[in-house]
Amino acid sequence: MKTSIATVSISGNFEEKLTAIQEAGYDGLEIFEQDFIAHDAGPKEVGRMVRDCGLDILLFQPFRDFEGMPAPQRAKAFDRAERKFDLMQALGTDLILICSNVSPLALGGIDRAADDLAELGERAKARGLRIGYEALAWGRHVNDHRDAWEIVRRADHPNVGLILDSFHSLARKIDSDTIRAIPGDKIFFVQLADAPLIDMDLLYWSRHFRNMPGEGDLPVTDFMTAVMSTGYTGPISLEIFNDQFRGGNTKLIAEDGYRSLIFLMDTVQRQSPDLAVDMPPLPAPISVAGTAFLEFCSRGKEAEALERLLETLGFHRARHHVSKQVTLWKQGDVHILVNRETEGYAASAYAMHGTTVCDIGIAVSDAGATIERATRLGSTPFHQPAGPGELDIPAIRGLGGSLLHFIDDSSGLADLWQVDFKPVEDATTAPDAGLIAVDHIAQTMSYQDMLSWSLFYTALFRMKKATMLDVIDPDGLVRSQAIEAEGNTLRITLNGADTHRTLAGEFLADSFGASVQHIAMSTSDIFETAERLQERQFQPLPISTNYYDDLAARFDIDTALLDRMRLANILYDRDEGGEFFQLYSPPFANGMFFEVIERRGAYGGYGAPNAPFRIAAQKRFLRPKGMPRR
Ligand SMILES: O=C(O)c1ccc(O)c(O)c1
Ligand SMILES: [Mg+2]
Repeated sequence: MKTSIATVSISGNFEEKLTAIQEAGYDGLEIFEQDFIAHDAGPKEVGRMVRDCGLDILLFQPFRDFEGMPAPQRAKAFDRAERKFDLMQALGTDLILICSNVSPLALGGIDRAADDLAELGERAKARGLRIGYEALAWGRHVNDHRDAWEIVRRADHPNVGLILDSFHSLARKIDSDTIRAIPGDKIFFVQLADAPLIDMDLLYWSRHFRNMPGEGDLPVTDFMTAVMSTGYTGPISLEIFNDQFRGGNTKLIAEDGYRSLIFLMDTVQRQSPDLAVDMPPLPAPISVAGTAFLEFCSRGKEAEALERLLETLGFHRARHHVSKQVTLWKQGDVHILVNRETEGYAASAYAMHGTTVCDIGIAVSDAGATIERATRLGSTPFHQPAGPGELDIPAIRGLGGSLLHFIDDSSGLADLWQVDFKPVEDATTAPDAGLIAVDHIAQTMSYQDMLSWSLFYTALFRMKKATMLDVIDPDGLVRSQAIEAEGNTLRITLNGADTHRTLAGEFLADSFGASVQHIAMSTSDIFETAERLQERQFQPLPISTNYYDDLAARFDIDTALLDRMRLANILYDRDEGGEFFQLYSPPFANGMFFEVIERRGAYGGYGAPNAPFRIAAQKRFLRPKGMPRR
């Protein structure tokens, strides 16, 4: 199975695109004509450049407004096609995409179109070339792959085939099962794109909002499964018109695309084992057992302040690393490491971001399989030499340079705290505050990077996206996307910031792109926990009285309960499943914070309706009255 991407899908000049496509691992590419025209080397040289990168030009596109033209435009269209055939031969590619005619001059008529394609097919054949016909969703007379197929069928020429594009078919909600009746060898090429469900003009939607399979809401897996059922063995190619990608990081977008293709074909194969997908199998999506640890890199006064905050939150200093300046703080199932090393990965993360979460340990069913799946999906394994007798825990670099370690039971890695850590003499013994486990981890990123991260998690793990929510910061919008593992063993909220002025954006700027901004931990009784926190001089984030007055109006809440919430600065939410209580620590370091939550019943959210009030409170805390806003 050949993987491919259209040059239009990524940003940069031709060389930059080519390098990114090569490095991401694709087999070939589609040359989008504009990219070629804008480039300053001739077709022979471009062909050589591509082949020198070990890539094939699998398609040249698009050729517009060809079929069904009246005279004299018809003859002109054939002349134009011959010029493009010259170009293709110089480039060294044999397939051109002809998209359905959008011209007001187009006459329509299935047989007329079929005759035109047959005649062009004959001319292509004379040069050893092939033509593929694609129905644009907004084509004047042909805008459905079923009609395009009927035209190709009637053209009945070996050098004329069909090109399918998931966007055009799925945007029009055409049942993918209609593809199953097409012979696989008459499908010359398959283009793939997903898109978020937005109700808008098809052309505008297609040209600006396409994204990688798995990043949007269209049933691309069903589409691809139907394609594979025909016996299709040609390339699968991404054709993504997206404003954000056009201006995004070329390398990252190319990598996302590759990941999306492998993930898609793996899903197709898993759902339909009988289909012949020509791709070495990869380990199944990984089951997550939970968050094994969160590691902060820190130093000096900041490290002391962090540890003091952990103490007030009810953590106790439990163990020290056998050879490194790393302390384990523990409460319930929550393991937090404070790393003060001056060399190695944590030290460089500290140099880059200041006090930050530099490493996340994820408990998985099989750590080795996790690394293998991640690698196949395009991630890079990370390795830092372990000390003598220490465990060598498998890790990869997550996005943004952060680390993910994978811990499993089978390989003895679960003994980490026993093998790599020893008990401390100054262990604190005060009672804890009732925190049980990590409920969720909130990662902040630039809005542009959100799709990359959600694809990363959903491709590697058995994790699913929840609906995207808008969080209103007084100084801008932050978009929030939760990614949840089966059984909620791991929940990650991705928060995408557009401007530096939001709390999330400020954190990104101040920490130079750190990712984890807050950690939410669960308790089974938040009021009891709040009392214990108070005994430990924990300072909850103060919430405005107005908030509680509004709560009383919005929900039917017992006055005594409301008073307890007000006193303890606890926020409240409710959904069909149950109730939700939350309180926050004040911000520390570059704007990180902790959250304590109690879920009652099957509440499934994260308290998003409270976010504007929580953010306003955090901003008040960071900038007391009279201090200028940045
Ligand atoms: O938007 C377009 O014009 C366009 C061109 C070529 C394609 O393959 C396509 O899917 C869309
Ligand atoms: Mg297309």
